Amino acid sequence: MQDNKETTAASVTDSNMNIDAISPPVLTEIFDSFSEAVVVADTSRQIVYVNSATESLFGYSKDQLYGHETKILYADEHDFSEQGKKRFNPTSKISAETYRVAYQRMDGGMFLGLTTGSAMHSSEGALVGYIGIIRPARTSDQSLDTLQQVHAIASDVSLTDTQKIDAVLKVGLSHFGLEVAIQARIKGSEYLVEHCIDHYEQLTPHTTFDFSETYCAHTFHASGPIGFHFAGESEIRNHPCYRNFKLESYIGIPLEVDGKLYGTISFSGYSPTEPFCKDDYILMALLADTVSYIIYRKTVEDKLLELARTDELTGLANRRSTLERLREHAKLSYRSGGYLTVLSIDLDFFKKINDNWGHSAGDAALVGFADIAATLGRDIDFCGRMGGEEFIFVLPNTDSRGGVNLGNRLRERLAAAPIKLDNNESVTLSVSVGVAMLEKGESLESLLARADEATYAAKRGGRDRVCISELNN
Ligand SMILES: Nc1nc2c(ncn2[C@@H]2O[C@H](COP(=O)(O)OP(=O)(O)OP(=O)(O)O)[C@@H](O)[C@H]2O)c(=O)[nH]1
Repeated sequence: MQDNKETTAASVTDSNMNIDAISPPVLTEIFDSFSEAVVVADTSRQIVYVNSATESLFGYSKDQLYGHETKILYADEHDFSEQGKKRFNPTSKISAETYRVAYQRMDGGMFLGLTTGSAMHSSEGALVGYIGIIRPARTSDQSLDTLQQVHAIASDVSLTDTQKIDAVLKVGLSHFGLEVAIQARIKGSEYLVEHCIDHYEQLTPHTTFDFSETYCAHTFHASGPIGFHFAGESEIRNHPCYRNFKLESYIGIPLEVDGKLYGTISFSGYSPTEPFCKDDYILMALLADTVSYIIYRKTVEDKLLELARTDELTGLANRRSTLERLREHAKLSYRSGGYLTVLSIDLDFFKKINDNWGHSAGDAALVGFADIAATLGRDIDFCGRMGGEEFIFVLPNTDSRGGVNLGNRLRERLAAAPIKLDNNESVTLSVSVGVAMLEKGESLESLLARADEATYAAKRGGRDRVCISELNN
């Protein structure tokens, strides 16, 4: 995180500088990375320095401003002369003060600016010039505009959920004129950054923090938005969040998804800002509602997708998803030349279970088989149900010998652990297994057909056994 920057005009006055010492190169070094516009004028109020943020905010280039009176920036000449009487004159005793005034951009557009302005004095106390630090102030019009933007984002069907959340954070960030926006998930003591925008590009999604040391520790259990416009002068100045991150301005709100506390969204900056007002808190509530809804919808979609991929009875991957995953592994294998082995598994005499004890006993046997199969193999291996009492095991980076081993381990486990049926009977399952390893240039259809043929061979050979398929057999 960024070190705290002293942005008050008073700190400039304190540093005993005179107007010669604050030549544009020196000022550029100090102020060019500021996100606020910084304007320095000499004693006759002629501009001698502006930073890059001034160029972006007002639309003028530095050269177009240097040598002009600061009047060029004001929307109303009257304000220019009033400010001259109040603070930008040799007799003014005001050191640094924050006020709102209307400014005008080069293209004629006007905006309300929150300005911290003061006179600058040499170490001998002589007036050497004036400095103004300007950021756009928030207005009701702006809140309305922000709301319209959020609405447009939420209803834009071309955006993914991630793009929508990022866009909402961006809009909020620019509304508050701050530097860091975060949508976080909070689980126990972990604060996980799910989405973020950082003006300084230091923070990235997936970063975690100790929740108790974040600003959101004040927000997560709050009943609504919480704001600190000048943290260093607030009750949180001794909290680890302020010590660790030195963010002066912060506004955050808890996120509830499907009626449960989920995390927070927050906007923060390294400089103090104008006090947050009722409009800001209302806007935060609407931003939170929008983001919560996006997360909720994504969660539901993810669940539906999971359901569409899962076999309802056994909880294993269903046929479609098994084939999809197998196809992915085959692509990797084609590319890397790594092994890929498939086991085609068929339960033996399964019809008898249905015939003897009914369909629900058959179902219980299938579930019992799946529970055993799911515990076999490495993390990367997986078992899917292809239909009925047919399953396949996919073993990436494994040759056919490894496949035979797994098939025999499965047989041993089934033999050693009779499956309890729901009628208090138990049944010992056996399986016929066909093993086939993907050969160079072989299609998936051919691989699966060979595995099936090997299974039939196992059936023909007396069941409860593993047969291996060789391509040229
Ligand atoms: N309970 C239950 N039975 C199923 C399900 N899907 C398929 N079956 C039954 O599984 C049985 C498969 O029978 P067969 O193809 O003759 O195979 P088998 O009895 O295992 O005999 P072999 O494969 O030759 O050892 C049929 O009775 C199907 O109705 C299911 O989801 N639940």
